[in-house]
Amino acid sequence: MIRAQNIFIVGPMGAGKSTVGRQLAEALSYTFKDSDQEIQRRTGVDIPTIFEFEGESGFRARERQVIIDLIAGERMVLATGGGVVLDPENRQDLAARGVVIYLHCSAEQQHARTARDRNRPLLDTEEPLQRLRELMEEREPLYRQVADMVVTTEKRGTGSVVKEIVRRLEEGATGVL
Ligand SMILES: Nc1ncnc2c1ncn2[C@@H]1O[C@H](COP(=O)(O)OP(=O)(O)O)[C@@H](O)[C@H]1O
Ligand SMILES: O=C(O)C1=C[C@@H](OP(=O)(O)O)[C@@H](O)[C@H](O)C1
Ligand SMILES: [Mg+2]
Repeated sequence: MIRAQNIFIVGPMGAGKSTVGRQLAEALSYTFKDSDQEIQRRTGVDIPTIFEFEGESGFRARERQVIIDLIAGERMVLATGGGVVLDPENRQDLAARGVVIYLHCSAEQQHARTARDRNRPLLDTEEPLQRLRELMEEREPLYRQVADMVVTTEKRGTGSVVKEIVRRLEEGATGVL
């Protein structure tokens, strides 16, 4: 029996949270939400513009509010942004309201997948790969702290990642399916 649960996807930029999250929702017939999409919908501007006018702290405040509003849902796959775990209240809420899946991959793989995209202001630097490594060092323990399941997306397609997640949910390790 499928319980009324939520699935929250965390992990670094380029791990594939938004892409895998959408496909996973489709596979489970769950609603799909993406916190960055929701922030952009609410403000009517893109993420770089929010960072430009309100700084990272302004963005984090908006992200926090979106998490508060969205976690009340049911049967939802929520793809979060890579920095969601920085806020202890976000970590607490995600852990309490659903199954948290950490999509993991190397900084090199994150870099390869984000290099052509100008939509991530934290990577708008001379040394994006170095920045990704630093962010991973800071955040990896936080991803692991909240995760019920860790899945690698290193050198594999999204279809294979989604299949593994569905199989592991069905195996009952998390109690979702
Ligand atoms: N497993 C994968 N294999 C190849 N490309 C991927 C994979 N997962 C995501 N991508 C691509 O990498 C980019 C970043 O993916 P995205 O889902 O936006 O990551 P995130 O939301 O974690 O930052 C997108 O262009 C996406 O199509
Ligand atoms: O790692 C981060 O702090 C961020 C990740 C981005 O989302 P993705 O992880 O989906 O790229 C987006 O929320 C914002 O640019 C900040
Ligand atoms: Mg995303």
